[in-house]
Amino acid sequence: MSTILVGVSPAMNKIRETVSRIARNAALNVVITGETGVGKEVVARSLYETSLRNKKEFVKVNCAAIPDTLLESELFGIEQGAYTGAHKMRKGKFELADDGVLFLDEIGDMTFHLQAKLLHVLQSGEYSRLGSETNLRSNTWVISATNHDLQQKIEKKEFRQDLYYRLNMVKIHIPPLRERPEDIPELIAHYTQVYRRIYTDREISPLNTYTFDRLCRCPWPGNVRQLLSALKRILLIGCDQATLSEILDEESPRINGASPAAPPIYDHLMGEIRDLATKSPEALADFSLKGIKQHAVDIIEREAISQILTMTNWNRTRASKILKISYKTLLTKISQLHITKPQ
Ligand SMILES: Nc1ncnc2c1ncn2[C@@H]1O[C@H](COP(=O)(O)OP(=O)(O)OP(=O)(O)O)[C@@H](O)[C@H]1O
Repeated sequence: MSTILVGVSPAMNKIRETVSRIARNAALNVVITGETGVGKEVVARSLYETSLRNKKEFVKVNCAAIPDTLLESELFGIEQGAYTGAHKMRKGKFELADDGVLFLDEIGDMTFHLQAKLLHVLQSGEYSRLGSETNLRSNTWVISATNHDLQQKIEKKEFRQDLYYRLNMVKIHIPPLRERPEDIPELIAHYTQVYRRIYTDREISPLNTYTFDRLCRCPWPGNVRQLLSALKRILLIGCDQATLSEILDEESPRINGASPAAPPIYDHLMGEIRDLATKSPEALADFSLKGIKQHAVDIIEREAISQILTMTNWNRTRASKILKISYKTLLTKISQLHITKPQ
C-alpha cells in the first residue's frame, strides 16, 4: 500500500512540495525533525516511494532501540569468522539498502563512537563488514529522523557537527499537530476509511458531531499517533460522551485539561507570526503581509463554515443562508478550503 501524506495545512502542503522536489534526484541526505508521532517515518517513506529508488529496499534502523555494540554490526554487517560464533557472513543495513534508502530513525541517540563510523562512510562512500578488510561501496540515500534538537546536542558536544552537515543537506521539519489543527478533520476522514477497509467484519458508524468536534479541538501532545489511537478505539467500540471523556483521559491526562471551547487557531496563527523574528532571510522569501492576512482569513472562514455545516448537519442550503453567502460561493469555499464532511 502506498504512503499517503494527509493534511491540508500550509506546513503539510510545503512538506509535500519538498518531498516531490528532492525525491527527483534522491541524492541529498535528509534529516526529518519533529515531536514523536508527527509523521517523520511517513514522510521518509513518501520520499522513498516518490523517488526512482523505490524499486530497491527501504531499510529502517532504530538507532535508539539497538545497543551500540550490536548497532555497528547491524549497520555494516559481519564477515564469516569475524569472531567466535560468527559462523555465517551477515550483510549490514548499508549493504541491504544499496541503491535504495537507509532510514536512520532516532539518529540523535546514536553514540559518539558510531557517529564517527557513520561519518567515515558518508565522507568516503566506503565501509567494510566487521572482521573484513574488503571495502564495499555504498550507494544509499540516507534519510534520518529525530525528535531531539540536534543543534542543542551539538552545542552540548553530544552530536558531531561534521556528521550533522553530512546528514542534514535538506531539513524537513514537521510541526506538532496542535500547530496545524486544520489537518485533524482530514486525518479523521482518511483513517475512518482505512479502518473501514481493515475491519470489514464490523460496521463502523460515522463519528457524531460532538465527538468529531472534541477530537478536532484536542491539543494531542502525542500528535497524529495519539489521535489515531483514540479514533480507532472510538470507531471500533462506539462511544457516548462519558466513554469519550474516558478515552481522552486515558490517551493523555493533559488532554483533559484542554477546554473544548478554546480553539487552538488563534495560538496557531500567533505562533506563526512570533516565529517570523527567528526565520532566516531565505525562509522569509515565502512570507508577505498579504499572504499571512489571507492565511488568517482562510483559517477563520474555514472554522466558521465548518461550525455552521456541523450545526446544519451539512445542509448546505441552510448553511449558506446562515452565512449570508450564495449556495455556489459556499460550494466553492468548501472545495477551496478543503472542508471535508465527517464520515
Ligand atoms: N501526515 C500524515 N498522513 C497520514 N498518516 C500520518 C501522517 N502523520 C502521521 N501519520 C500516522 O501517524 C502514525 C505515527 O506516524 P510516524 O510513525 O511516522 O511518526 P514519527 O514522527 O516517526 O514518530 P516517532 O518519533 O515516535 O518515531 C503512523 O500511523 C502514521 O501512519
